[in-house]
Amino acid sequence: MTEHQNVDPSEIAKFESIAQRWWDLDGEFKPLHEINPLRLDFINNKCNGIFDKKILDVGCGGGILSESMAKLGAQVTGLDMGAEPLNVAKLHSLESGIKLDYIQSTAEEFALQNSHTFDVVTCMEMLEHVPDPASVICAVSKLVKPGGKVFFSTLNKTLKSYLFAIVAAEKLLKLVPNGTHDHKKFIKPSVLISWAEQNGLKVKSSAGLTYNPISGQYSLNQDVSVNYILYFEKI
Ligand SMILES: C[S@@+](CC[C@H](N)C(=O)[O-])C[C@H]1O[C@@H](n2cnc3c(N)ncnc32)[C@H](O)[C@@H]1O
Repeated sequence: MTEHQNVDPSEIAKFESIAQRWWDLDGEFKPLHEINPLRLDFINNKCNGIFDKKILDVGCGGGILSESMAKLGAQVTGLDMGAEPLNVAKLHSLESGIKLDYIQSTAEEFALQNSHTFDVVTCMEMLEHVPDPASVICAVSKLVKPGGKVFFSTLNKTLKSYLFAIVAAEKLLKLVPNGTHDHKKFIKPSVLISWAEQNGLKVKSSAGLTYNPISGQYSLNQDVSVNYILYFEKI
């Protein structure tokens, strides 16, 4: 890893250390498994179906979203900087018999050779783990074709997101490991939109992903105060 890369080695190490449990439905990645059908539906609807679309999944981890998109017939490439999450993703796709490619790279490096290549780029729950999220957004904008679609999801910087995503999810309910998130790295939708628009991405719609601690269920709605998805089109 060279110094100028937009990578936080301690973040990569955090995901490497628990990668073996990526597909354990009751493990540390349970929230990602539970939100996956909701975000997959959102992406599929906004794209009028993803069958045969060329999709890049930036920060794909163990492949929960990547594999589910490939299952719907998309031609998916997953990118991550963690070797272990990628090994787990590759093994899981072999077990499932689903064909997709996994590559160890940053979005910035990959954009040097693959500009305007993808119909759709997804980047979910990753921006809050990099030193310079605006640089990832700039690279994503280079990777998508003109007229193509881009989806980012991350955590909003609000008092409620501190209480839900850190105090409740990490400390009280232990839904994710302690230290998974740093509130300073959460991003307001207005800030993400302004970075995206500076890079030729026009915002089309948003959705909130909320957790109900009583029912233990996630839902997709208009409440973007904790976790949200933004959908853009490349001008
Ligand atoms: C919370 S996981 C999200 C996984 C997946 N996107 C999902 O939502 O199911 C964040 C992932 O981002 C990866 N990551 C962190 N920094 C990265 C970087 N600079 N380039 C590529 N991947 C990165 C980590 O290795 C980890 O797998």
